[in-house]
Amino acid sequence: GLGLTNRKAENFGEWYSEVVVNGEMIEYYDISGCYILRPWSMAIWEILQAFFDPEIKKMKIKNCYFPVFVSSTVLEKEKDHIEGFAPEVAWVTKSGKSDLEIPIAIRPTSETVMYPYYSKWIRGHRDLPLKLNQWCNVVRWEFSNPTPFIRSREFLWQEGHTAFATKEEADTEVLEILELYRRIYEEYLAVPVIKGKKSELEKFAGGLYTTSVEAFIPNTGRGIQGATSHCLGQNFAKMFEINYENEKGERAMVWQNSWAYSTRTIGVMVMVHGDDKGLVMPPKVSSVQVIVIPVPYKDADTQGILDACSATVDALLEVGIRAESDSRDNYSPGWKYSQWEMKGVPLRIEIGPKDLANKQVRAVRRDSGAKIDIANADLVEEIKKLLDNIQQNLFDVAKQKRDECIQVIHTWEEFIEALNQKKMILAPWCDEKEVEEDVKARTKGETGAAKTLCSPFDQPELPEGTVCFASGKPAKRWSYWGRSY
Ligand SMILES: O=C1CCCN[C@@H]1CCCn1cnc2cc(F)c(F)cc2c1=O
Ligand SMILES: [Mg+2]
Repeated sequence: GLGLTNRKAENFGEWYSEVVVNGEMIEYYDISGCYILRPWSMAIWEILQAFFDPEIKKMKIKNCYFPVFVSSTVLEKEKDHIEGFAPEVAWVTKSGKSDLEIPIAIRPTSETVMYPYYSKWIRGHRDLPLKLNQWCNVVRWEFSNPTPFIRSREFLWQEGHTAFATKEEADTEVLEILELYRRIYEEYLAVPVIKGKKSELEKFAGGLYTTSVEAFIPNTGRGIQGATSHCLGQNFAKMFEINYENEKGERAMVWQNSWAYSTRTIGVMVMVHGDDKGLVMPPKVSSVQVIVIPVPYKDADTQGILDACSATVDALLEVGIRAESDSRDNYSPGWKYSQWEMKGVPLRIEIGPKDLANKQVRAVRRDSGAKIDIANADLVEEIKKLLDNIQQNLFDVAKQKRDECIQVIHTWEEFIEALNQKKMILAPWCDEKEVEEDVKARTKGETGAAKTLCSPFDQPELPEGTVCFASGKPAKRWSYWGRSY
């Protein structure tokens, strides 16, 4: 029968796997760590892309497409760049029965694919800024527990790769892109995130600095990196000789950024909003926003009810609301209610004989379960308001829950206590790499070590004399800490 066998609060991992499958987002695949994205989740990816792509086009960023294959000579051009990542690289070693001369890697990210051509294309200052993006898949043969959307061996993302004449231009773009990522989470997925800077230990080692939007999953007490925007400095320009003749005729290296969000966004949304009846879809990203269900009663005017359903759908489609009717005659209304609740459709409209007679419909909210009778004359306006209200309510509830998980601490004892209470910890920190390494070592356990999530741009007051919770040295900044995905 329908319904979940796992409860979100009891066994989160199993609940999550069940919800993404029963909600028809994911089908498990016969290769571990790989998943089928079914239309219900692919539609979310397309809606996010339909927001993000025009926004980067406004920033004069152009889409392109580079090959998925990277020769080993190119990939391993810079030992230190990928040494830590080598185990994750997937290789093509044969074609048919014969071995390939040179093994070919499948891109885990595209710096080494793209930058030799940046070096070729960027000659003079008029070639700058060069701003490209690609929508593609990447492969990383991860070994830690694979999780649909959150950690898979292949995923979809966009990767932006830009090159500028000055650091100022690069710094500005890093934050413009980060704001788009915040909007993806907060305005579309209704998930609150924190903007901040990654620590030296957690940043992209090949870059100069990393910024990110950090989400938090209250049920597991784990932070999760939502998206990332790096300033690469001139590190890759040096590695790949991406330089140009500047306006003074001197040889100068470019300043670069790279930034990405991926299908991980969908998993975060499911984890934050889902409940024990299944998915809960924010209206803005739901491919069906309103499902209209006929509730025939014995010999009552069934055709009249079906006509009212299609009229209701048409009126909503007319104003751009994504509505469908479920007039299948082989399922009961009750069965349909639970199916569409499992898929998380934000609003259900029921039309029975009484509704028909009263020229009204009954709307039921997925987020609160509230039932609202709406006169046909007010249908479009009321449904628009309800959808906006559901979108806002999902964000407000998620933000309130996330804020309840935030714990400000000052001492090691308080830190450990908060960690055990699955909190997102805000602590004064000396910002020394060795100290972060020490905290990781001291908190290692079966549920994973604590690490910095980010140092928020929005810094609370740091009174003179405040000391680091872990080292006792003078604190330099506030940082969020926690276990993470
Ligand atoms: O995170 C981004 C934004 C989009 C472009 N790339 C950057 C940095 C990616 C960091 N990274 C992340 N994972 C990797 C996995 C690998 F197998 C590998 F060879 C390299 C990498 C790797 O460089
Ligand atoms: Mg990784």
